[in-house]
Amino acid sequence: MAAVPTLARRIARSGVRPLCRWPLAWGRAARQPPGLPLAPCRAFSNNKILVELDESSGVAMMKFKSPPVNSLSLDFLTEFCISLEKLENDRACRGVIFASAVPRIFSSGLDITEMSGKSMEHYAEFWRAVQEMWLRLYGSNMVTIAAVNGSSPAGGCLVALSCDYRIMVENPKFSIGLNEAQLGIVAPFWFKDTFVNVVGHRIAERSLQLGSLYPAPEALKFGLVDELVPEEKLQEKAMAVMAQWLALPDHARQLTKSMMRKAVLDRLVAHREEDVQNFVSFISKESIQKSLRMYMEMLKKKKS
Ligand SMILES: CC/C=C\C/C=C\CCCC/C=C/C(=O)SCCNC(=O)CCNC(=O)[C@H](O)C(C)(C)COP(=O)(O)OP(=O)(O)OC[C@H]1O[C@@H](n2cnc3c(N)ncnc32)[C@H](O)[C@@H]1OP(=O)(O)O
Repeated sequence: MAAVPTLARRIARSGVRPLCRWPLAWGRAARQPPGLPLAPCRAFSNNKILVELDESSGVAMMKFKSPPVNSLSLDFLTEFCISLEKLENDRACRGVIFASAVPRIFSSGLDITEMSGKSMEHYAEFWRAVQEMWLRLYGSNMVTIAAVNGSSPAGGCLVALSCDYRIMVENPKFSIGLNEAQLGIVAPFWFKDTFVNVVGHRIAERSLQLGSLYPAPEALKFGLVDELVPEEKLQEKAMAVMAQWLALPDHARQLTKSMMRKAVLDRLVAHREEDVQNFVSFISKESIQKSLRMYMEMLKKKKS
């Protein structure tokens, strides 16, 4: 199988549409003192992601808007990488807050339909996109905060784990965790490494083997999320935490972050193609395909 970096081509082909210069997402207008002109703000969107950068604070809001469940499809991952790269290269941006525009769901994780009934070439392209998303997010120089306003299983949890800080809505109906084992699949070593770096080895080992999903209050108890807030306070809290992190000099914070994460990032970079081949051979096994089909059927049945 050829090791073609097709995500790079997809990124080049894909357009990022500029929005208006004075967007209203996240209630900027409401925060602005009356009589003053709005602080400079830039926004852009694509089909699945909305971004608003407030130039005065250096903080961007990235909202996932891929209903019904913000699953991480190939298109979503491509658009995510494009948006993150734009912000990373923008000197006006120092921090990003990630949240969902879909009620009750932060992200349902990797799109299972991308891993089921497709060709080996497709699995390889999809997995490179998943790797790319994680390398960019975990390795970001910006301060990254996950404002987890809904359930966040598996790949959705990975997105949150890859950020510098996690704030979750206190609703016990919202759950988070790496539940891959419940689907009959296995979280790869770099999901595991990211998880271990947040919660420690013992909790990660038990949670991964059991494929545990934790209601928000449980997740707080062992540090899977850093704090809980009522839904209406989430934005305010995320902004306050961001301000705290941005009060430090960028170079000191960035070098420290890189020191803490480098070994884990380097491990995937060094074994990237091998990891793609492992994924493709694992996911294309008939027994694994059968597990995924059964899981999708179970999701559908749960509705009826
Ligand atoms: C040796 C190892 C080597 C290499 C590695 C090998 C393997 C690789 C491992 C890959 C790692 C995988 C990571 C993942 O992220 S897998 C995805 C895990 N996700 C889940 O388990 C979540 C499943 N979804 C849910 O639990 C619920 O949908 C959710 C999110 C709680 C929302 O519930 P609700 O609001 O009731 O909505 P519905 O369940 O009715 O869902 C609506 C609609 O969306 C479809 N859907 C849900 N989740 C996904 C998904 N992840 N991918 C694709 N589609 C999804 C669902 O089926 C419904 O569809 P419908 O057509 O019926 O409307």
